[in-house]
Amino acid sequence: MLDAGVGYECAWYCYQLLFCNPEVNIANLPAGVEARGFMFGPSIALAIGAKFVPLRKPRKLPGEVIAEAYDLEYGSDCLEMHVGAVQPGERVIVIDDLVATGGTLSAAIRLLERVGAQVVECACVIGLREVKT
Ligand SMILES: O=P(O)(O)OC[C@H]1O[C@H](OP(=O)(O)OP(=O)(O)O)[C@H](O)[C@@H]1O
Ligand SMILES: Nc1ncnc2[nH]cnc12
Repeated sequence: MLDAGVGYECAWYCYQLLFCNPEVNIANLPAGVEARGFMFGPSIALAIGAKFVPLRKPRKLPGEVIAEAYDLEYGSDCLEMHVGAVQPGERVIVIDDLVATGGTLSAAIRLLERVGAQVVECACVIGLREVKT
């Protein structure tokens, strides 16, 4: 998705789609999945006056991290989050561009719940119904 670039109208549509999700209103912390979750998450953070938590691919974050491995359609990967990025009880919305098997989102949820966060919603622009899980 978005590999060929994205126009203003498309970007605005995606933002509305994510931001008009009523669950955004009960979340106080957006967490975005690298890489394309970073295109949407920071806008939502700005809009609700929150910090943005990046969930990154391995060996990208400079500080101490916790990690969760997961399987995809075409291999396996791992997400990392800085220790202390999220406090217990914070209400998190996880943001990514696309859900296929759901492996990435599941790993993101596990990571956040390990530090006591409450994941209240996941928001993605595209769901691939044809992908077998
Ligand atoms: O539902 P799933 O089967 O887990 O797949 C969805 C994930 O796959 C894509 O990222 P990808 O892992 O290809 O990494 P990229 O950000 O480097 O493109 C996409 O941006 C999601 O994060
Ligand atoms: N089937 C798929 N098509 C495009 N992007 C993807 N990311 C993960 N699975 C994908």
